[in-house]
Amino acid sequence: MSLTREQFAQQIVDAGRFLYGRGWSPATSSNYSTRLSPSEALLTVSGKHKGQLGLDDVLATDLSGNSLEPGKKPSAETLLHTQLYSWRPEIGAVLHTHSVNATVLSRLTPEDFIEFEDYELQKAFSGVSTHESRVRVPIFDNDQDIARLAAKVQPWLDAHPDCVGYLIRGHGLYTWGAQMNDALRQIEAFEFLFECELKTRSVMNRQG
Ligand SMILES: CSCCC(=O)C(=O)COP(=O)(O)O
Ligand SMILES: [Zn+2]
Repeated sequence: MSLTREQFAQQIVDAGRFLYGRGWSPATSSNYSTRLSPSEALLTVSGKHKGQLGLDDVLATDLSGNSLEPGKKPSAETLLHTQLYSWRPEIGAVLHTHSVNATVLSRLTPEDFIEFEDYELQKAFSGVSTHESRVRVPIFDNDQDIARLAAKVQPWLDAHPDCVGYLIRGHGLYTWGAQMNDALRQIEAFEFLFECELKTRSVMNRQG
């Protein structure tokens, strides 16, 4: 049974409180969405403090990123959400966060990806059933032109149907799930793994 619009909005409000509380969505950064129907998404309004969202701080868009609610300003990154709903019909929620670790790790990595291997927590990602796997997370250079950025993300998604998330360098993380709880679980897994990677690199650098 599908949720009502108000219940979806409440999921977004609750996600904001949780992610702000963990320090992963400081100030007005980040944006969140849920799928409302096969052809519509419910997204955060642009510029809102994500720890203080109200039920009215969301708006419906079509999957081309067009607002269906004149008078409300859609997130600047709407297209990065709607492209994911268009890419995979089973995606029901998308979360974008701005944690310190995602920002630092993406800036420290000269390659255009990071890879997790041999971590038990990889199994928190949808479709991953063993630590004996490699989870590759692409890093796209930041771009204020979101349509141009989305056009760079799309070929990666098309070539990697098992992708569980991506980083934008110096900016943040995008991940998703069948439902809001799945997307939240993936955010937690990513944040754990980002911290492990940074700590490992720090120790290895000190060892020379
Ligand atoms: C202050 S963060 C800059 C914009 C951004 O990256 C973000 O995630 C929030 O943008 P929105 O338009 O969704 O508020
Ligand atoms: Zn952002």
